[in-house]
Amino acid sequence: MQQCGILTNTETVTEPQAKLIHSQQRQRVGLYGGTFNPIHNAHLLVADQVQSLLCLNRVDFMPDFIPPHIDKKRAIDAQKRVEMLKLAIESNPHFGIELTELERGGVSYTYDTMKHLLDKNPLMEYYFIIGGDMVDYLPKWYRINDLVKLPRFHFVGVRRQGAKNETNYPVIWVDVPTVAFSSTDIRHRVSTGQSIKYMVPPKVEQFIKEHRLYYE
Ligand SMILES: Nc1ncnc2c1ncn2[C@@H]1O[C@H](COP(=O)(O)OP(=O)(O)OP(=O)(O)O)[C@@H](O)[C@H]1O
Ligand SMILES: O=C(O)c1ccc[n+]([C@@H]2O[C@H](COP(=O)([O-])O)[C@@H](O)[C@H]2O)c1
Repeated sequence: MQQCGILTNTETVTEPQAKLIHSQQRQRVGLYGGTFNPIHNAHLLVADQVQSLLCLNRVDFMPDFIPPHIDKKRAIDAQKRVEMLKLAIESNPHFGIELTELERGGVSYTYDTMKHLLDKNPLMEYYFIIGGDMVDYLPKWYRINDLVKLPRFHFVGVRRQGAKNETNYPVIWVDVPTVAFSSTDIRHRVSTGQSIKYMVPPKVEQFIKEHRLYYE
C-alpha cells in the first residue's frame, strides 16, 4: 500500500514539514475532463491508477458541454452521458462527477473552468488528467500560457502509445497500464452489432441497450 506522507503528532515541525502539513490541508482533486460519449473502462482504469499514484483525495469526471475541438465529435445529450457516468462510478468512493461545464454551457474551455473552480474552492489543489495525445495539442489550447500559470493547477499526462508524450509545458507524467480503445470504438461496435462486454461497466452496457444509444 502506498504511503501518502501524512504527518501525525509532530511536536517540532521543520519548515519543509510545515509546508507539507499546510499542503495536506488542501484537498488534492483529480479532474478528468472529456465528452464521455460514453464513459468506458479505459477511462475508469486511468482515473483509478492516477488517484492512487498521486495520492489524490478523489477524481471527478467532468463532462464537457461543447468540446473545444468541435469537429471531433457530435455527442449524445448531456443528461444521458451523465447517467452513464453515475452508473459507472457508483461503486468507487474515490470517484465523483463535476458538472460545472454542463451548467455553464457554451464551449468548455479549460481555462474558464479552472478560473471558476479555483476561485470557488480555495482549499483545493487540482490535477487535470489528460491523455498523451491531448498533451500534443496543448499549444493550441485556449489561453494555455495563462492556464499553466494558475495557482493550484497541474496537468497530469498519461502516456499513450502513438502520442509524442512530450511537451515544454509543465506536466506531471504518469505511466499506467491501459488499453487502447476509445469511445469512438465503442460507438462503432454498437452500431455494427459487435460486443462491448468488458469494455464498459455492465450497467453502462445495459443503459446503452435500453436507450438504444449509438445503434445508428
Ligand atoms: N484508452 C485510453 N487510454 C488512456 N486515455 C484515454 C483513453 N481513451 C480516452 N482517454 C483520455 O480520456 C480523456 C477524455 O476522453 P474522451 O471522453 O474524449 O474519450 P475518448 O475515448 O477519447 O472519446 P472519442 O473516441 O469520442 O474521442 C482524454 O484526455 C483522452 O485522452
Ligand atoms: O481549453 C481548451 O482549449 C481545450 C482544448 C482541448 C481539450 N480541452 C479539454 O480537455 C479534455 C479532454 O478533451 P477531449 O477532446 O479529449 O474530450 C476536456 O475536458 C476538454 O474540455 C480543452
